[in-house]
Amino acid sequence: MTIRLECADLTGGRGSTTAFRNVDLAVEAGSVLALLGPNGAGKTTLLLTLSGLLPAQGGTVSVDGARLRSGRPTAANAAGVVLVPDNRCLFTTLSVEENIRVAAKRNSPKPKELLESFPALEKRWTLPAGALSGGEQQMLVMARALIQQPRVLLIDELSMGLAPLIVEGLFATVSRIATDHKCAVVLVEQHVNLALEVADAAAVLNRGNIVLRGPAKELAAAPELLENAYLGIHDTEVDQSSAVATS
Ligand SMILES: Nc1ncnc2c1ncn2[C@@H]1O[C@H](COP(=O)(O)OP(=O)(O)OP(=O)(O)O)[C@@H](O)[C@H]1O
Repeated sequence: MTIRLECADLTGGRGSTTAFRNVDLAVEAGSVLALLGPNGAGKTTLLLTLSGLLPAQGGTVSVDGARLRSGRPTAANAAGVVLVPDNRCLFTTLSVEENIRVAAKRNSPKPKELLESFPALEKRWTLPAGALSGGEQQMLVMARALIQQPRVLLIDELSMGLAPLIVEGLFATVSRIATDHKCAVVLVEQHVNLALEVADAAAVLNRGNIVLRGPAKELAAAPELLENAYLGIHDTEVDQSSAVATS
C-alpha cells in the first residue's frame, strides 16, 4: 500500500501564533486516521494547513510523495486534497443537485452517479439544501467532496449536532469511500468511540502536540490512555510504527 498523505515536522497556526508543532503523520491510500483531541487542541488548524488554506510555519505536506507548496489551496486541491469543513458551507438556496454540480471538475462523474453512495439524497434532489435535515446536509457535504474525486479527504467534525445513529451511518459511508476510492481520510472527531470504530489508526492532539497515537483498535481498548492524553497527563505512543494509518 502507498502512503498517500504525509506531513513531516509540520508546524502551523494563525499569523505568528502557533497552534500545533512538529506533527508527523502518514496515511495510506484506503485508510482512515482519526484525529482526536480536546477543544482548542489545534485539529482544525492542522486540517486547514494540510489543505493549504493556512500557510505552514514549518515542515512539509506531501501527497503521493509530491510535496505541496505551503499555503496554496488551489494547488492542494488539484493534487486531490479535499476539505470537508465543520460549518458545512452549503449554498442553502440552491438545490441538492446544484450544490454538487458547482463542485464538479472536468473529469468528475455525473452528479446522479453519487446517489449510489448517498441514496437518501434522491428524494431530496431538487429541494434547496437549506430544507434538508442535519444528517442529509452532511451527506450532501460528503457528496460535494466526492464529486471532486479526492485522493485525500480531510473531514472536520462531520458529526456536529447529529444523533449518534445518524453519525454511525455517515461514518460507514466514510469508510466505504476510503476503501472504494483509495482515499486517505483524516477524520477530526469528538465522538471518540465512533471514530475509533471507523478508523484504522488514531492520533490525539493536545495543545498542539501529538501526545498519543496507535492502531484504532488498540486505542479503543485502552480508555485510560485516551483519557490521559485528553487531560494532557503524559505523552504516550502505543506503537511507534503506527504513526502510519494502514488499512
Ligand atoms: N480564527 C482564529 N484566529 C485566531 N486564533 C484562532 C482562530 N481559530 C482558532 N484559533 C486558535 O487556534 C487554536 C487551535 O484551535 P483549533 O480550532 O484548531 O482547535 P480544535 O482542536 O479544532 O478545537 P475544536 O475541537 O474546539 O474545534 C486555539 O487556541 C484557538 O483559540
